[in-house]
Formats: sequence, structure tokens, C-alpha cells
Amino acid sequence: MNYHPPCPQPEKVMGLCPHSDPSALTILLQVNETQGLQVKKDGIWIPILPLPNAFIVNIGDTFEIFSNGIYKSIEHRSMVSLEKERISVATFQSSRLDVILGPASSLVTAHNPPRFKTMGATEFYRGYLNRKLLGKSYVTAMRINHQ
Ligand SMILES: O=C(O)CCC(=O)C(=O)O
Ligand SMILES: [Fe+2]
Repeated sequence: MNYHPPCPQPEKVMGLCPHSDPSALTILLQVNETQGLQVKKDGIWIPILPLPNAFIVNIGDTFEIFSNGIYKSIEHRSMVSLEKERISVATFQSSRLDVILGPASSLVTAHNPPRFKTMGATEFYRGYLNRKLLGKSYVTAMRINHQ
């Protein structure tokens, strides 16, 4: 759960720095009608207006890796508001910790090699939590560059 009280100088702080979620899917509820979530599309931050009784479903890094890059995790951030508090509830749908994460074997062929490293889920999450929230830097570091 995220709680951000009203802030007298909202332009000087951020609710949550730009990041992508490491999990597979995030189901997010913007609890009150305070706008704050933004997603990055084509390099531009787009506000996601809260809709009453609606969930937002975001793709996370695990989905990007598992789909071998077919689905991209979404970079997002949250802003604070001058007058209103903001509350959101995020539920992260993830793999178990005792599995190996990597591109699905059915998507990997000689012509379509794995685009991401394969590693244990525990190691994957530990690596994420040991870093700063810095855009999509973690999933980018998982990439395998084929020449
Ligand atoms: O507060 C929000 O709308 C986003 C929360 C979020 O990105 C997260 O908890 O990972
Ligand atoms: Fe997030």
C-alpha cells in the first residue's frame, strides 16, 4: 500500500521514483480520486486518471523476460499532490521463489534466441531489491545482446 500525504511543494518530491515492477503482473487500485500515477510511453510521461471501481493492470519485468521481450514491462512513477492525500494498493502477481526465471522455451528458437538471462527467482528478486529504483535498468541489465 502506498500513502502520500498532501505536500506543500509537490514539484520538489516524487511519490515513487521511475521504475518497472519486477513481478509478472501488477493489479493496482488508485483508492481515492487523487491523480498521481504516470506511465512512460515513447519517452513521455502520461498521467493515468483514476477511474472509479477500476483496476489498472501493469506488465512487470518477469512478464517481459518470460515472453522473451514480446510484452514490455511498463516504466511508471507516482507524483504527490498539493491538496489531497493519495492512496494506492498494488498487488504483485509473481512466480514462486523456488523456480527458474527466463524466456519461455517455446518462444526460443535458432532464429529467435533468448533475449534475457535465466536465473533463480530468489536471485532475481534479491538483485532487484539491492538496487535503486532506476527506470527499467534492472530488466535492461538482464538483456543478452546478440550481435
Ligand atoms: O501508487 C501508484 O499508483 C503506483 C505504485 C507502484 O508503482 C508500486 O507500488 O510499485
Ligand atoms: Fe510500481
